[in-house]
Amino acid sequence: MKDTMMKDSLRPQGVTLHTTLPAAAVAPSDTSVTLVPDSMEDSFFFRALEKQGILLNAPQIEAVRHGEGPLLTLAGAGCGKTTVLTARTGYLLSVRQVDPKQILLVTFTTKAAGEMKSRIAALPGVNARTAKAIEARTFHSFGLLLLRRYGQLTEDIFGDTRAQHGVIQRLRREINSTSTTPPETLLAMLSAIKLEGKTAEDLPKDTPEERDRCALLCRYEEWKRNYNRIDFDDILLRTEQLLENEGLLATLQQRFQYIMVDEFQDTNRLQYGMVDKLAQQHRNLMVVGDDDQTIYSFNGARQEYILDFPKRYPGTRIIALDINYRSHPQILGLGVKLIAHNEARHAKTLQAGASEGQSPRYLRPAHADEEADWIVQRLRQQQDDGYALGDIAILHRTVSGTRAIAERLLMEDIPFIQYGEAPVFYDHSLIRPVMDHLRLAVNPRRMEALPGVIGPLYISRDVGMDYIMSQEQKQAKKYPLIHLYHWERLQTFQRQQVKERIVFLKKLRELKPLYAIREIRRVFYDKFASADFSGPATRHKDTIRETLDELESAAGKFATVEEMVTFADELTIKREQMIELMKQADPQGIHLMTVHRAKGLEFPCVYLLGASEGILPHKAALQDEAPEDVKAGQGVSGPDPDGKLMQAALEEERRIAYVAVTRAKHELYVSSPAMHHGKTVPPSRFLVEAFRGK
Ligand SMILES: Nc1ncnc2c1ncn2[C@@H]1O[C@H](COP(=O)(O)OP(=O)(O)OP(=O)(O)O)[C@@H](O)[C@H]1O
Repeated sequence: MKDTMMKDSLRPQGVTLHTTLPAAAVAPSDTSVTLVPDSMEDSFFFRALEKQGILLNAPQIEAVRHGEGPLLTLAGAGCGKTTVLTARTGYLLSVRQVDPKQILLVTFTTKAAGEMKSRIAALPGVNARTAKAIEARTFHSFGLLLLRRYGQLTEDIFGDTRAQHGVIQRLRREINSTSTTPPETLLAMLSAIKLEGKTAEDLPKDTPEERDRCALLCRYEEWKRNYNRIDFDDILLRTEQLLENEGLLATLQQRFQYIMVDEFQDTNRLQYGMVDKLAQQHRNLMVVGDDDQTIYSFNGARQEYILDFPKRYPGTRIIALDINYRSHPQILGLGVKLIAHNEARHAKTLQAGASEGQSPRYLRPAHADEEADWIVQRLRQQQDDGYALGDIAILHRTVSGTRAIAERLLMEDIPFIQYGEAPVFYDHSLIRPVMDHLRLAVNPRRMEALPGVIGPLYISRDVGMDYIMSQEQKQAKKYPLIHLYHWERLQTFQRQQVKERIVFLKKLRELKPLYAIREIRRVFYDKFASADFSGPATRHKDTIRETLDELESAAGKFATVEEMVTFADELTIKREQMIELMKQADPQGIHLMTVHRAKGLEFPCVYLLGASEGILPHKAALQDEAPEDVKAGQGVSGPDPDGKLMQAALEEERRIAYVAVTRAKHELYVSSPAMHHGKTVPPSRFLVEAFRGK
């Protein structure tokens, strides 16, 4: 591997050399060891925790000891919210002798709910059976549990976004809808109105376009009913209705005497409503959260719920946790200074529990490929130094941001675990149809690539493939696609398209890959995905465009289409081999994930990729006008009033950056590529601002 000359530095580009490095103050170190003497009745619990290395500080102890009544635990990143929540559960069980069946713990992801359970099981005085008796669930899974146990749930869950979009498009044709609103905007509108407690029929109907949208979404809701499907919003709505049964509600209130909610800053109206109802009588509701970590507002999360909790629950005890035990003062300092630039937040002064450590390092690679080269080189050194790969996370803002790094990791045989999307960029669902065109251009008989070309012809993939394969049995063709031309089921225009497609595939082969991709985008890809599209933006369109732009960036390094296809195929094989190897030998892998997925997690070493303007903050937050689906999700139509949505979008991006840097314990590398999709981009404003102070 070539030795990259790029050097990391102590300040991002644009910050002068004499600027002081951000660093948080180091906290005093009073802990349960001195705060809870042996003479106290509950000291046995704290002694046992201490043996496990959990030395709680004064406000943490206060929260753990909290008995009855509402409690709001507000805390900064890494200040022990989850630790306190699990320790309080342990305290209720072993000191207050509460029946585990009376405890309900709610959080946002299945992973977090599982982790909470295992952390509780490891606490003093808690055995596996007790831990199992506690309900620790996500809101949706708790809703489903209630619906299955006390309601009538016969439907299947319909949660796949692509499938939802497909149904919307089909229904649009079916009812001859003239609405041009993209599916993602329609679904965001539907979700927003349902979260308000209304239905599709309540959507505005003042203009022909609005009436059309309303008709389409009502038809969509009807389709779900007819096909026995419910989506995630429906689960919460149905639970809300179920809880209107006063007898049942009283039973559940009696059953769940202690309710605790983690990541409370991310609750939406229905989720909040669920726990609020259950806690109405006893008011034993403990919520923990950090308003600086609200990064799911597109799902209806509202910071106001955490900010206004004491108004809803008068007499709320408020405990602030302000000592961060996760990160070194230098890493925490960056997070603290960065987030201070947000307006909509509770001001906090976080201190570091850990002593001095290494300052974050900043990189300014020319582009994502150089960024990946540098990181891989550094990873090699870390491996030599005995670093476990499982202790390292590579975080990125968007899914397309992993293309270069995943490629390098695969080429260098460095094991990694990728969360969410297809492991190889070229196999990504949005990219696949383009790659399949290239594959067929190189080898027209690549049968597995044919479906990717059939879909955009408006022919059912499965039926089309069955037809081609049956005809191939009779007579194999150099271009198997040609069979469709002779298929009597197709209309004349479709047959014509088949012919044109074959001519097109032949032409592609002769082009440089970059131009071949541009041609595919120009000619075939949905018009909103092309680079020059200028209609209303939505996040979904942005993602498609961004992903295809990334493919163009990747294509620049290949001389021929064949070379690019061979490389992509090689990566797929390598990834399969790596997954197989990891299954057999169980070697630890680096965690490669979006910042959203890293929420609530921590790693000794974090690499944050793409900390440049347009990536983080994402360019969707830098436009003059908020994307259509974001507006719809916030229940806003027409122009963004006073640019408030854009301001809110930018603050959410800053929170994403804050969540990213505060995942790191000991080492943090922040990289700001200078070029992104052919444009020069400065380092993220969030970094530069952090050095300026506020
Ligand atoms: N009193 C303490 N003494 C030592 N370590 C602690 C203490 N409290 C928490 N920790 C450790 O600090 C780290 C962060 O704690 P935890 O994950 O509970 O924080 P959090 O507030 O939920 O974080 P975030 O919201 O950023 O995900 C963990 O490694 C935890 O074990």
